[in-house]
Amino acid sequence: MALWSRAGRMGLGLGLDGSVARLACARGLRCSLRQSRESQGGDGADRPQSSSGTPRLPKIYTRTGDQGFSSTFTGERRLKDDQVFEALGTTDELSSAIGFAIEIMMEKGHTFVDELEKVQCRLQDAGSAIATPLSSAREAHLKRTAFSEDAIRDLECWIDAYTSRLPALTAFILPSGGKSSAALHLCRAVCRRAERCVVPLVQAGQMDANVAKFLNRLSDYLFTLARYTAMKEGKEEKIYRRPDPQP
Ligand SMILES: Nc1ncnc2c1ncn2[C@@H]1O[C@H](COP(=O)(O)OP(=O)(O)OP(=O)(O)O)[C@@H](O)[C@H]1O
Repeated sequence: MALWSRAGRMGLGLGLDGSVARLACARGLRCSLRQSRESQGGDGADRPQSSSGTPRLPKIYTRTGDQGFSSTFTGERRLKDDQVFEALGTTDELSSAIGFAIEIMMEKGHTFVDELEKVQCRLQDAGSAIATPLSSAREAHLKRTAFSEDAIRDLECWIDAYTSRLPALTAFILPSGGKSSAALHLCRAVCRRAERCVVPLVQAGQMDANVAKFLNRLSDYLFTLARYTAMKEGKEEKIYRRPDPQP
């Protein structure tokens, strides 16, 4: 049960009531998630308590990860360089990059940041699935961390809508097109790395293939949105040019 709380502290989408917690949640929220879980009678192995029995203010750290091991949602202790944590960390990085892009885009008043916030929530769900290796998952774990195909369908719908408003692509474009667009290209590149981390887990039968499909579609969405954002802002997208032939 400690694992579940630990996944919560990491900000995975494993809220006590199954609700989504923010991936890049504030430390305070991480604490409150933990406090809330503890108050519901979870494993108290890492629960701080004073000698008088009065609960102390919860802390973000337990020091249990200091030896380089951490926990999956299913209760396994694994080295932190395990593929599961690599994938988990990369989806976290992706959500953080998207959060940064959102902040830049909000300065420009873009309305489609709502979609990006939904994507961040789905990445939280992806993190929950990643933290739940199928080999050690019980039915209850699977029920809680199933990754919905709806998230993939949403992305496809958004991609099609933006594509229909964009001029056809006739050349390779470089990550460019203003700050918002460039930030989205950076997110796209992180997304592709997250996909590379997740694919081996899917191939090994350790996780739901929908997460890999979601990341694959998400990089297309981020690419399309980057182009659309550049167009909306009237910023030029730089195109790839071959080097001039040597004389
Ligand atoms: N370096 C990491 N990269 C990606 N995921 C991690 C990493 N370390 C831990 N996790 C995941 O995030 C969850 C919460 O992280 P947390 O930092 O609390 O773990 P810890 O390092 O094991 O513990 P502590 O920080 O209390 O010593 C863990 O249960 C694990 O699933």
